[in-house]
Amino acid sequence: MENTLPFMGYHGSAGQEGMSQMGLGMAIAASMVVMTMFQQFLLTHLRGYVELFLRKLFKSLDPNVQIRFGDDDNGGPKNHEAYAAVETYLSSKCSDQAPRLKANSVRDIKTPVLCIDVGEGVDDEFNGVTVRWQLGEEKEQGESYRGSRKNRYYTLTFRKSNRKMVVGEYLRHVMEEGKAAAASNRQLKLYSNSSSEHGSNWKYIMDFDHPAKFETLAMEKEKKEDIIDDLIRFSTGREYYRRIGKPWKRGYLLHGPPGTGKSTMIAAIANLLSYDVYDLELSAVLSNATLKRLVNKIPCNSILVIEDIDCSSKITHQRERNTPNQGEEKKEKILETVTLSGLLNCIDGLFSANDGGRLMVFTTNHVEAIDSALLRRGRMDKHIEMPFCGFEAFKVLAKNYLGIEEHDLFGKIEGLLKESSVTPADVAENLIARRGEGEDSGDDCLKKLIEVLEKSVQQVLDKKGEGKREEIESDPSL
Ligand SMILES: Nc1ncnc2c1ncn2[C@@H]1O[C@H](COP(=O)(O)OP(=O)(O)OP(=O)(O)O)[C@@H](O)[C@H]1O
Ligand SMILES: [Mg+2]
Repeated sequence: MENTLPFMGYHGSAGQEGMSQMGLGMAIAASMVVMTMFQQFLLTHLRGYVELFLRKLFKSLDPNVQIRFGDDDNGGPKNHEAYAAVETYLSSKCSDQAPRLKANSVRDIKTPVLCIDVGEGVDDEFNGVTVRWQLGEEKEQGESYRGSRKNRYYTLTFRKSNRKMVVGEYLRHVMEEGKAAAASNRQLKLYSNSSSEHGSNWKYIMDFDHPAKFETLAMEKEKKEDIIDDLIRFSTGREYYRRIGKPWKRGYLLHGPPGTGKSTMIAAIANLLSYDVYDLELSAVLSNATLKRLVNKIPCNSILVIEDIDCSSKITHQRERNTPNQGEEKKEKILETVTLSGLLNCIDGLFSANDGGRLMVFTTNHVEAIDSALLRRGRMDKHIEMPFCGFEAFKVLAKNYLGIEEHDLFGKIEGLLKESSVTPADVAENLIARRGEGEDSGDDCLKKLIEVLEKSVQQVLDKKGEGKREEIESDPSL
């Protein structure tokens, strides 16, 4: 023990010095650790603050504002809608500015959408303000089962001083123009219920590529302009219909003899508004309930067409059903009807949503045979008479078919058209020149037409004469 103590004592004094040195070392080491931690802290936390501060400082000095339009899935379909509208809007701008362009094929769009390449930009001017659009690309965060994906985005850059105008008016203009351009470039489709079982479902029939246009439709100029005006006001009337609290729908009735252009006008309307056509075959529908379901399935921005409404508004279907009766199979006849009231209900309760316009077009050869309940405004808002061919309509056809705007025979034709009852279809048929050997000239076609008109005038006179004779014969006082 004794030995141990001096030994320990000896070692004790030398150990004290060593201990103090050790303490110093430890203190230095600890301070170094603290310093390193502090440095780390500064680097990680403070650097963040410094960076943020600097970014804010630069931002406040930066005279520009940027808005990003991404095509990422996370933003949902609305995000994609805005991105697509921007892309279509820029398609026309970039074709004459960008050195490199990409052509994107988009589903249901007839011609490819041109867009700038990643990293490229395009300038646009609106109300005297210049803005710049740039296309960027970034890797999507995280890996999915499809591997890493790249998301594209457009960045809109503009001066801070123009913020109000750009965020308000300009972006509205971009969205509207982009959507309108996409709509007018859309491949139209024709649907019908006629080929589905019991007419109960809409079926895609074909792409709707009818060439009819209002410019080539034979009709008085003023009347045509009034119809176009009405259609445009309807199709752009979202706010108006919302304001007056009415569903965004409009009914047209086209009436007139066969061959006066009713079906042709429906095609011209579809092309003008870029609406799909839903051709409802009423005679194929077995019940009012089915009719209602069909009508309610029609999407916005489409036309519901019911042709020959006079023939199809009172239809009775008979079908046989097997019903077990005391062990025997007994045939029972069931009468199902699509009634006028069913149709009226459909029209009235129809299209309550305001997400887009729906147009209904009815046609008939016998307007006098249609129930007045169906004719009233609100159901059929605009009645358009498609008459026999007048001189103005003839001039449109002569220009379309023969490329003739003036001719010596026009005067004679004008007089004959006043007295005859020929349809634009009859006139068109006579203006189609025979091709090949012995090809018809414009003169030949007009002469051929004059013969047809003279015959028609004679028929009209004969009919009038017959009428008069019948009148005289049936009048006992004469
Ligand atoms: N107003 C018109 N303008 C231009 N072409 C017309 C006009 N009317 C008729 N036609 C020509 O006549 C053809 C028949 O016309 P359309 O099928 O549109 O007549 P419709 O009134 O629908 O007849 P229906 O009552 O028999 O159904 C068309 O393909 C078109 O070439
Ligand atoms: Mg027709």
